[in-house]
Amino acid sequence: MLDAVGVLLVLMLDAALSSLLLCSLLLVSSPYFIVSALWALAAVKWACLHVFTSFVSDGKPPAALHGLTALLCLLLPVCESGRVLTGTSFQTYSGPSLDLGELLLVRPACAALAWVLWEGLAGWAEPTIGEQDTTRLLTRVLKYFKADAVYLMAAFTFLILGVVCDTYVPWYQGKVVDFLSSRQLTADFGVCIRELVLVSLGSALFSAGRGGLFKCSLARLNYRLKLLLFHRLLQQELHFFHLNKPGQLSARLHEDVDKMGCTVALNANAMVRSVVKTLLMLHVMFSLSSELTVISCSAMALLGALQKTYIPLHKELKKQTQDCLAHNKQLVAETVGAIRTVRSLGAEPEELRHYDKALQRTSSVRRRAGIYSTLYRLLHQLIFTGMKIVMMMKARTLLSTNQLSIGNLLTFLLYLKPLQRSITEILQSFGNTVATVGVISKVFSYLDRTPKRTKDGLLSPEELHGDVVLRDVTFSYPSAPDRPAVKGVSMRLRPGRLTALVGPSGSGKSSMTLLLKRLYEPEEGEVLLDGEPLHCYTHTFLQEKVALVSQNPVLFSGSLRYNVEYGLKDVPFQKVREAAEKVNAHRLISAMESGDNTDIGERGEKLSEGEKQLVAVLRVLLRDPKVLILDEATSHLDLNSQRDVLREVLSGGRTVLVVTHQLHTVETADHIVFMEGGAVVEEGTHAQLMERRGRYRRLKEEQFTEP
Ligand SMILES: Nc1ncnc2c1ncn2[C@@H]1O[C@H](COP(=O)(O)OP(=O)(O)OP(=O)(O)O)[C@@H](O)[C@H]1O
Repeated sequence: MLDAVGVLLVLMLDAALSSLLLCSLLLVSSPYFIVSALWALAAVKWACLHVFTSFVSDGKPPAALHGLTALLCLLLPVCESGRVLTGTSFQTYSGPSLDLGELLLVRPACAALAWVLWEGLAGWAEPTIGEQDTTRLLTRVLKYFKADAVYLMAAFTFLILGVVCDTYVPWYQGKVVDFLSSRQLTADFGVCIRELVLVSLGSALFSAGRGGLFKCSLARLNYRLKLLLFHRLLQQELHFFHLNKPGQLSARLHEDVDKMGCTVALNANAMVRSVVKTLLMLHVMFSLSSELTVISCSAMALLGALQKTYIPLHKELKKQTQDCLAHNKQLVAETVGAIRTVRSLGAEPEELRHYDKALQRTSSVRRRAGIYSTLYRLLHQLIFTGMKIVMMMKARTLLSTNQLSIGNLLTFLLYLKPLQRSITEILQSFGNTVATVGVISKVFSYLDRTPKRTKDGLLSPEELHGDVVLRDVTFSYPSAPDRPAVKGVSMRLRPGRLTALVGPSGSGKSSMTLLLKRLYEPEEGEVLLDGEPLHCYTHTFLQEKVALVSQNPVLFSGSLRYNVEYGLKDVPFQKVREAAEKVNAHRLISAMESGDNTDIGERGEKLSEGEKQLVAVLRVLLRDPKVLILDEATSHLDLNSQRDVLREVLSGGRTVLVVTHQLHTVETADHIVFMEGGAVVEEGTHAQLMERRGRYRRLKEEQFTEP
């Protein structure tokens, strides 16, 4: 209600102010003064209307009233400036025209232009917080291009030159047509042809140069950013990797970094090119015919508005389609991958139902996308055809009054399609840039992330005994902060001795091994190595001297030897063979000796579980660690191999901790630590614990497997 009354009041006030101000124009005679006065009067009028709208709406005028006041104020100066700038009626210009055609055709077009101008100005004047963020992020992306500044400068120079040449091709083509239609092939015709060839060549050369340079700098940026991001990711604490799934991180590293580079190298490139080209084309078109330009501009504004509405809708539906397709793919992969389970549980009809539902969702999204696309094309075509009809009618008048030549009309028509393409490109590149802001901020959030772990120290002693002490260690996983996995544990691992860590599932044994390897850090208490906290040692030293082998070791695709020597440089094969002989890995030795470079498959799928464990043990033994932790690392080996491995790992006075459920290992251990509920409940030798008749003895039957 307030809006309707407000609009009415504003219109009445505008009419009063306009008549008053226009009367004062009668005192001015020069065209320049008239136009300047129109702009000045528009400013005065805008101030009055602004105060008035604020007054009638209690200081909070609705956005629609802002638009209306802007339109009312800018309409006349924009329209009259256009008339004066075209120069056709400059000499005779004596102020605003009352011509009916102009009032019905030109004024509405100028109204649309004035509104667009106001929206642009208002948007510039008051950037929102989101826009400030966008600007900051985009500026930061630009900083990453610093190393390629020369390439980029050259690329942008080529871009401008290419656009200028490109814009003038139709201009010269029109001139050639004019020469041909006049049938007077004078020397000027030759000059004109030469210039046409020159601009065409320039356009081709500069465009090719621009494309190459942008692609080159984009490739360099991608390389730098990916390396930097991967480096940052590798530094993060383990919890970060629990929170962010591998697929997510990989997508960030590859797709998102690519998109980020494209923002500058492709979107900015397209944006600058299209803006320059649009301005140049408008300039040329205006000089050919101001009337036809105004008609095409109004149609373009309508097409722009249509596209602005359709593009986000189209993108959203495209994203939904892609999500649906990815989901369908995953569904099929999961079902086929687990076909044994699906068949044995008779779940085929259930899986078929799931897939049917997923397919229906996909086709519904596609149907909607199809309807919107058809509607968009229809409206687009209608606007374009309407514009052509109005233009042709106007062109007939202009041709009959000799205000326009055939060549100029042809040139004008040649500019129409590129103009429309340029405007579409501006909207698209703007939309793409805004769409990538989310992606960019995510990439930056990873680049800026400081790992939540104590900084590595500088200790790297020549000699290490391997005396490990845990003092009142408490630890909970960041994802379950209220449920400590290890509670106030104190124990000592002595050099040359085998300590067995036993207990029921979920008692905190593996968590202890992760703390000893410093993959996590205790919340309370400390882990000391030769009297110094683990974080005081350098990262490399600690990784060399303290080794962990888990029950399901991770192997990489590649040859057997590659996996055994993983992370080591130039290991003599003799050393590998000796280590393998000691742990009875004869099959592995012969495979490596025969130069068998066959891939062991993804995650070593072509090896048996026992062979995988042997590779993992060998890999660690080659590093000759001082402290060795085996977390059920030999559970898949036969008894003899298990004994061989234990004998070998204990040689050389190593400190060894084994997490095990095997009775024979427990019986040979020098010391046994029995854990339950994250705490140490009993400790001693096997004989001592059996004598005590405590939890260990009671649970022995359930806990340990006989050989
Ligand atoms: N990544 C994790 N996030 C949250 N909680 C975890 C995580 N890993 C383990 N836990 C929890 O910590 C507790 C101790 O787990 P841990 O793996 O150390 O037990 P475990 O004694 O090694 O068991 P098992 O013998 O079955 O390997 C369990 O309650 C487990 O649910």
